Amino acid sequence: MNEAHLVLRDVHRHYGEGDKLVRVLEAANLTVLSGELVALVAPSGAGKSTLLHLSGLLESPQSGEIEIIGTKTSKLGDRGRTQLRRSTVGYVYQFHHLLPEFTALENVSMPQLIAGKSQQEADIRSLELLEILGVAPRASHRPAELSGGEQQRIAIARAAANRPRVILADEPTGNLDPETSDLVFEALKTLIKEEGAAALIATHNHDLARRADRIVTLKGGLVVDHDL
Ligand SMILES: Nc1ncnc2c1ncn2[C@@H]1O[C@H](COP(=O)(O)OP(=O)(O)OP(=O)(O)O)[C@@H](O)[C@H]1O
Repeated sequence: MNEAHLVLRDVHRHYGEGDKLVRVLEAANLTVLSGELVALVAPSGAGKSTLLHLSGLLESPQSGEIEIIGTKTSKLGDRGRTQLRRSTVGYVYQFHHLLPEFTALENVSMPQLIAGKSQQEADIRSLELLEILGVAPRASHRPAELSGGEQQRIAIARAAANRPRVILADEPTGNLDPETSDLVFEALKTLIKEEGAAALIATHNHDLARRADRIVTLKGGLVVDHDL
């Protein structure tokens, strides 16, 4: 049975107060299972980034519980949250943020070396990921020598390097043309299935969202299932 890797329970998040109060999430509930890819599609300003930041423990809710691989995070202090985030969450952004002076392989190995792996172990894992994502022939290229779709697949490999159980992506194909977006999304999907991570992907691209296992949206501060 697939386990719930990411669970949000009655999560409430607002910003500001008084006449500047912005209610973003009110009793938001969401469960993402191991090996499941959930697309989050909602209008600009609806709270997609907020939901991702909360899920990635970069922000805290005012109330409610966020559980990552069974660990309740509401009682954790800053250190506990940081530790849990580093060991369980991988983040993919719209811009790849790869280090320009390092090769694709080195970019993917770097977070593993920081986590204490040997160079050899890290490089084996990096090559495995580049293979899954279809960019192994680009291992020794620097980011400037890669296409946009290749750069983004390397960024996905880097996010997955330390085997996170939860992968969060904010518009990961936002900068790519439709054909390349398809390629990158499919590569991400293959990775999620192979590694059994749980993925929550915010996207404006309806065609891509339809390829996810499930689509959710934000309405009145709630997470609701969505058919496109
Ligand atoms: N730090 C903050 N302080 C005050 N308001 C905030 C803050 N962060 C977000 N907001 C507000 O919360 C709402 C949700 O923002 P969020 O960035 O989550 O939306 P989004 O759906 O990701 O939008 P987009 O698609 O445009 O990126 C917006 O109205 C935004 O102005």
